[in-house]
Amino acid sequence: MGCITSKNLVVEDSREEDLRTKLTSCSKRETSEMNVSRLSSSKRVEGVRERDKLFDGVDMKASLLDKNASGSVLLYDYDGDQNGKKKMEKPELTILNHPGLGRIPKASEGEQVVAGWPTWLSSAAGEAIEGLIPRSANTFERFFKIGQGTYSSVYKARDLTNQKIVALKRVRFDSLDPESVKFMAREILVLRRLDHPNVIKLEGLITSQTSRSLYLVFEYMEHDLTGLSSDPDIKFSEPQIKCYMQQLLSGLDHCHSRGVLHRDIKGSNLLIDNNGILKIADWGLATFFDSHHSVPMTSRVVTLWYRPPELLLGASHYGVAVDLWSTGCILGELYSGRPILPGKTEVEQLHKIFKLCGSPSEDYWFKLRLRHSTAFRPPHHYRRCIAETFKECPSVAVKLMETLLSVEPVHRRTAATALKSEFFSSEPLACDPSTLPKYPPCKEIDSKLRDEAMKRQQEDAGGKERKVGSGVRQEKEPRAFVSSKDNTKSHIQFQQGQHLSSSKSRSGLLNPHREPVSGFLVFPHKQSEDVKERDIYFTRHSKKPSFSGPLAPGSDWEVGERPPVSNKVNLSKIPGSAASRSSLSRDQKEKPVPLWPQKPIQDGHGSRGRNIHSSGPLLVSANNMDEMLKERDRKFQEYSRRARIEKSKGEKVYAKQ
Ligand SMILES: Nc1ncnc2c1ncn2[C@@H]1O[C@H](COP(=O)(O)OP(=O)(O)OP(=O)(O)O)[C@@H](O)[C@H]1O
Repeated sequence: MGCITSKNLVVEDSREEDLRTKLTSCSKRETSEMNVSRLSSSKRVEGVRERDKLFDGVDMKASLLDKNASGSVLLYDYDGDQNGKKKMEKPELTILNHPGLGRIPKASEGEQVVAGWPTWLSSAAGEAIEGLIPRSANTFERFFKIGQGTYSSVYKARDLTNQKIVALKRVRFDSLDPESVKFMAREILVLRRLDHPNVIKLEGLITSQTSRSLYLVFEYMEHDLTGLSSDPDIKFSEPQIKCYMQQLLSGLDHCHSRGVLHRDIKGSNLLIDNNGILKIADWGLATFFDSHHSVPMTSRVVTLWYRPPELLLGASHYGVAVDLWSTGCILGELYSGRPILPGKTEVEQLHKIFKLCGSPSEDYWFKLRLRHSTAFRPPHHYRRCIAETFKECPSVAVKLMETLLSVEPVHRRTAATALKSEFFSSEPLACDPSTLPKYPPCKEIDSKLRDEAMKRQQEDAGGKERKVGSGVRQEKEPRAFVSSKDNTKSHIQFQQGQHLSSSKSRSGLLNPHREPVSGFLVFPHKQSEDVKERDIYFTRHSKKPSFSGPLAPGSDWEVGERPPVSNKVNLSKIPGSAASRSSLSRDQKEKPVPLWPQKPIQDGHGSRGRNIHSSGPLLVSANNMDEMLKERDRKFQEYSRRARIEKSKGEKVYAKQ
């Protein structure tokens, strides 16, 4: 973080050593104006000790050191009022590494257990729950499943204390493995750090001393951007696109200014409520970052279609630019009605990027300094063709796209500069969210359930339908496309949404995964559930790694495309677009580029079949998260080495594309 330059400061780290180094490097004049303390009265004694250690040798008038709920150390201005401190409204942010997400002192651990937290949580990730009281499951009435993520199941529910409709996210982790618990708890820490109208709000946590599961309570959001934009009946207006983009960038600006990278910006993580308010959700891959990029991070993040080139090339020092790239992809998607860079493998993804954004300069490869990155250089030069590809879009939108989709990360600038761009200041202006149309439910899961309903209808029609002939059958056949929700799965959606009218049939259909959950009203207690969930978790994760995107050539990920949206940009111009392939069968679809080794590799976590190039953190046991991520990067380098061996073979295929 460098030296403290202002008394208005939040130091995003609780590690004493770092703090001491930073703080003692400040001039006495600066630090003497600071007041340092800890808020929590229960830890006052410890706070004094910590303060003394931190400010040893620094001449301070009075000090107030506050450690907030998420483990940050906050420095307050002393204004001599009766409380002796005043939190700065907009503290100047200086970011250090993230607090260790580790153990808290034994005494506090005990306090947390008394407060109702299970020991596996307070001992592995006490900082994440500091200052909170767990909610009891029986104060919620759980309805049905509304979302399914890689690491979670999400349910609609009612908070019986205030009758508010909420979303309960049951996070999947292994409560017996502290690393797994820490990994899960990072989402809680991040969410507690953020407070913005365009960031989903964590309203509470549900668990109990005896429980092995954890639910995150969120405000309920009716839609997601993928669901809306993939609905052929919905066409976004220019002011509407601006409105969503403005909200997305405002939310991002907030999280970046608080030292957080989201690292999985995509349409299905942008939730929208019935008032048109967009909120960035799914902070499971988010991390605290160092503004000087000095702390290495994993490059195995961001869903493939939204992943910037530097991450595809294995960069481990990166910053806000990764989220801005994904935002550029979203902007293109809002205009074109489909993902603009739908690669099936990392190699193909890079290729699509270079075809649209141009080959990087010599300087780029030099600056990247990644030993194996040259293996990914396109064999011939590509001209940048964003303007040409999106020529039907307003020029101000293209201009912003050009910035956000810069191959050079630094040229993407920041969310704050994007918000000041001509895109937002030129007519037509962004509309007010409240003026946006109210949509029927059209989340990804709604489309899945519509499919199931249709399938059942077809099955019921059975022989009769078959007799009618292929023409009728084809009309009913759903059109396949891949949702950007989760590139690891393909799913099918009707081209024409068929909304279920009867609430009875709807709830039945909307809850095909209804599982009993201990403690919740309506559902009886079932002891074996956690065990079952753990088994599912282990079965899943021992056979197949968790993905944040599809990576492995030769993996079992299948790709389809969204149906073409005729009233939007000329999609045939978009590199890699498959406007004409919206209803292709599996066999007709492009095969992944076989640049990578095809054989399964034993990677120390058991055989994972062909899915060796996993993306996103694995929930495996390791000494700590960093080690785990480093190990993954090491493996990636090993794969790169193998890739080079196969290079001659791969280059031929690459050149053919
Ligand atoms: N607050 C909410 N209100 C309504 N629906 C929600 C809410 N939060 C999540 N969902 C739904 O649940 C789905 C899964 O949630 P989320 O993306 O947070 O889980 P995840 O396991 O982290 O997913 P991923 O596989 O993308 O990492 C979302 O795509 C969304 O449709």
